[in-house]
Amino acid sequence: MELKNFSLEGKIALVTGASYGIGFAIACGMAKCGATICFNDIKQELVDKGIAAYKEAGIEAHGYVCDVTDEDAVNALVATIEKEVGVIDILVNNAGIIKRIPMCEMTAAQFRQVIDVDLNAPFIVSKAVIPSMIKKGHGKIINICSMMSELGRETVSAYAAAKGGLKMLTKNICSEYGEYNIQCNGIGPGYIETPQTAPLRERQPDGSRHPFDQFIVSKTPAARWGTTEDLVGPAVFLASDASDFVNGHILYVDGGILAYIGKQPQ
Ligand SMILES: NC(=O)C1=CN([C@@H]2O[C@H](COP(=O)(O)OP(=O)(O)OC[C@H]3O[C@@H](n4cnc5c(N)ncnc54)[C@H](O)[C@@H]3O)[C@@H](O)[C@H]2O)C=CC1
Ligand SMILES: O=C(O)C(=O)C[C@H](O)C(=O)CO
Repeated sequence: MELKNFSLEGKIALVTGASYGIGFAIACGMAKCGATICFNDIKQELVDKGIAAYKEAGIEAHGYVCDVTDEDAVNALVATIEKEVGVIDILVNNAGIIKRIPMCEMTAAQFRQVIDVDLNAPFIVSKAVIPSMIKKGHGKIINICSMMSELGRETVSAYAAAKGGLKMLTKNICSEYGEYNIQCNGIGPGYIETPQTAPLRERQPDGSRHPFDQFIVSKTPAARWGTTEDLVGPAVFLASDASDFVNGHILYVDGGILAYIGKQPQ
């Protein structure tokens, strides 16, 4: 028996919203395993910063400005990548936003904006890459889900609705396109240190830790926040031939939060 390989040599990956944060770390990990990296972000300034950061890491990434909620722009992006770089083998739907607003104070427009970036966009980008994956005979789609694909909490109704929906979109892409050798899986990161979660870790005026920061550490059996590096191995696995029979699965990389009932009061 031959061990299926974790190498991404010869593969072309598109990671959305990957100038920094989780997307950047995943893209760097994939590049180290041999993949050619394409990424997009919403502004030229971010793309330029991203290209410089990849360069510093020794990676020649192809960066593009594209808003993932704009279907015409996404279709043009995928056509450009196919022409300039080649057919995309691996798509990581990473771009995302959060709005922390109590539900009854949130406007419908704010709710829609979150759904648009976190749920509609993965549909739009996946739809744009799947036809060429079918022609090529294989493809990997990784959707960056969340703890909020399973759990709710105060103030994140739109985000939880979107990430719960993304979990089901993942299972549905697997159901519709598995027969074409396309695997669509999700990664559900726990609480990870990135700009998105920075407000939850801000020091208090007296220098003490943010109560949410302490709450997360107490809820996580690993007793720490995750780092973007924690997500790299799982992403490489789901992008590689080693996961060819893994489909429609959400891999939670959460230090054990979902397994844990929480510390009993002392
Ligand atoms: N940080 C965390 O604890 C967790 C994050 N996630 C998810 O992981 C993904 C990445 O998160 P982070 O790196 O923490 O976020 P971040 O806020 O640090 O980075 C998000 C990236 O997406 C880009 N982006 C936002 N809207 C876009 C649009 N319309 N078009 C193109 N690019 C756009 C941003 O410019 C940025 O580069 C998101 O989907 C997030 O919901 C999931 C679970 C935990
Ligand atoms: O609860 C919040 O506030 C968050 O920022 C949620 C995290 O980004 C997340 O997705 C945890 O999985």
